[in-house]
Formats: sequence, C-alpha cells, structure tokens
Amino acid sequence: MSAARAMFGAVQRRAFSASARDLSKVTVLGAAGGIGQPLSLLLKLNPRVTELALYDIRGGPGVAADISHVNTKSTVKGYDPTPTGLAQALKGADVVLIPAGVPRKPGMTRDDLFNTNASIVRDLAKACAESAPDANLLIIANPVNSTVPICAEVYKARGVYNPKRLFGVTTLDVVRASRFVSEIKGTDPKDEKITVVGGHSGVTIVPLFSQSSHPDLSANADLVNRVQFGGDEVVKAKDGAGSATLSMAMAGARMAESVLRAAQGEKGVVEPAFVDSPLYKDQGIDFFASKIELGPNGVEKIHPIGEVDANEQKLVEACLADLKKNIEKGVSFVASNPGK
Ligand SMILES: NC(=O)C1=CN([C@@H]2O[C@H](COP(=O)(O)OP(=O)(O)OC[C@H]3O[C@@H](n4cnc5c(N)ncnc54)[C@H](O)[C@@H]3O)[C@@H](O)[C@H]2O)C=CC1
Ligand SMILES: O=C([O-])CC(=O)C(=O)O
Repeated sequence: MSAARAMFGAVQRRAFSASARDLSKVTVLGAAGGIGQPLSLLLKLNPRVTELALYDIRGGPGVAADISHVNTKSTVKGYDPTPTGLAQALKGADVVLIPAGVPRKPGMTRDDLFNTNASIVRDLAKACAESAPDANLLIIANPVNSTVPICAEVYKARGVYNPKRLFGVTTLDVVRASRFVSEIKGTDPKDEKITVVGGHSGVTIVPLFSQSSHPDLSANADLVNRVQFGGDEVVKAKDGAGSATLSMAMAGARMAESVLRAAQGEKGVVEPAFVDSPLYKDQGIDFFASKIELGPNGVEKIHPIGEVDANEQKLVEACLADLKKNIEKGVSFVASNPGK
C-alpha cells in the first residue's frame, strides 16, 4: 500500500469514527400530542439529531411523514402503535423523551393526573427498560415529581436502573423564571440566569432569586408565585384545551440538546433537572431538582442548592414536605401495581 493510500485510509477512519460518535437517535413517545408535535419538529431542526423515531398510540406515522419533508439531513420514522412498533422506535436510542399522558384542565393540580398518567408512564418505562436501557430518559409527563420515581422503580425491578440516565424535565421552570424577570427588569431573558430547585408542581418549584443578579426579587411574592404557578396561567388561558405545549416543546428540545452536547463531548453543560439526588436523602427524599452538570454518561455532577435567604428557606421547607409525598406516591404505585 502506498504511503498516500495508507494516510488516506487513516484520515477516512478518523473521519468515520468522529462522525459515528456524533450519530444520535432520539425517540419521542407521545409524538402526536400537543407537546410531541412541536417537540419533534424542533428535534428535526437540530443537526445533532441524526435519527428521529416518533411513537404514539395514535398518529405517529402521520406526524413522522409530515416532519420528514423538512429539509434537514436526519431521518424520521413513525412507528405503529404496537409493542413491536414501540420496541423498534426505542432500539438504539440515545435519548428518549416521554411527553405521553393527559394534560390538566382548569381546576386540576398536576397530582390529579396521577391516576391516568402513572400507568402510561409505567408501561412506557418498561418498554424503555427492555429496548433501550442505556438511553437517557427525559420525562415530561406529569406529575413529574411522581412519574420520575415510577420510572426508577420500573428500571430497578428489571435490574437496569442507572440514576445518571433518568431526568425529570424541569427546564420550563427556568425558562419561565428568566422570562418573567426580564419583563420586570426590562432585560434580555437570555442574560437572566435564574436557579430553580425542588420539583415540578406548585410549591415544590422554588426559584432562588437571591442567587441572581436581582437578589431583591426574592421578596417579590407575586413573582415567586408566578414562577410556581406559571403552568396554571396557561391551563386557565387554554380553557379546557390543555396546558403548555409550545413553550414546553422549546424547553424539552433545549434539554435534549444539552444532553446531546454533553454526550458528544462538550464540557460544562449545566441544566436543571429532577434527578436521583443525594441532597435531601437524609430526609427520605430521593429525587430533587437542582443544577445538573451533564457529561457523556448523563448526570456528571449534582450541584447543591447553594446559599438561600430567609424567604427562600421557607419555600424550600414547604417544597420538601410536598415532594416527599409525591415521590412516595410514585414508589408505592409501582409496588402495588407492577403491571404485566
Ligand atoms: N414537565 C413539564 O414541564 C410539562 C409537562 N407537561 C405534561 O406533558 C404531558 C403531555 O401533554 P400534552 O402534549 O399537552 O398532551 P396531549 O394530550 O396533547 O398529548 C399526549 C399524547 O400522548 C399520547 N399517548 C397517550 N398514551 C400513550 C402511550 N401509552 N404511548 C404513547 N403515547 C401515548 C396521546 O395519544 C397524545 O398524542 C401531560 O402529562 C402534561 O401535564 C406539560 C407541560 C409542561
Ligand atoms: O401546568 C401544567 O399542567 C403543565 C406543566 O407542567 C407546566 O406548564 O409547567
């Protein structure tokens, strides 16, 4: 073999291995829903996603056919609503997003969705544990404070639980917080980095304005309440037609992008997420949302909540009480309803 050919071969091999590392299959379960459709569209626009797999109990192939005409390089495939279709959608996935489940109507709490969504998420988690046990699992379906523990129990029962790969998506809370602050302060929301910790419902959502560039805002009870109950604002405005879908699609796509950036080797990627966390385990609370540094293996480092002021300390205490109940509810659901 000539020296030139040997070198070309080496270059080709390097190029191949670099691109192979960057291949990413992303699967959306619940892809035909209010969140699923715009989320799938945003993922189609993301050059980090090379294969997009769309599954829903109804309408997955139609949404896939539509999105597949968008002229970006990734392939898009919709799967039949059968166990085989679900398994094929999941096989080889690097990231799985689950927005499958019913949304709220006015007057409901997220916990009121538990009776319907717990079994949907349990059954989808089983399929993930069987067909894509190593994928990063991003749970959007509510109540997140309970659906994430449900997934953990399902994975544990099958001996494939990896706490570094399970995320409750709480990105929308920081998206809202930065937007609401920017409206008050007349700033660009991209410059407003607001830490939000706890969980994803009502008082379990704890914004830490004292750590932002506007520490005075921690005393602004209306703003704190708006961040905690921002979801209700949308539910009320949609008047029975569901909850946040478009802003959630944006937030879910951002979270998926961050997980992929870290998986593809970028350092220092930090997002909030509700994860299996050591922060309050001594109080019997196994999951908590805080800033998470992401890496090639999922969760790399869980940041502590940091310094909080007296107002925020009270919010954290109220959060922990509710969170504990929400987590226990998810865990005991799987214990008494293991399903098939
Ligand atoms: N984590 C967060 O910040 C947020 C979470 N959510 C939650 O996301 C969930 C979805 O909301 P939307 O998209 O508005 O609801 P939607 O009703 O418009 O869509 C849900 C989709 O899930 C599908 N689905 C139901 N069971 C399924 C199963 N077993 N397998 C596959 N697909 C299934 C339905 O066919 C439907 O297409 C709700 O639980 C909602 O509360 C909503 C906004 C923000
Ligand atoms: O409010 C809801 O039910 C949907 C949701 O989680 C949010 O918008 O934050």
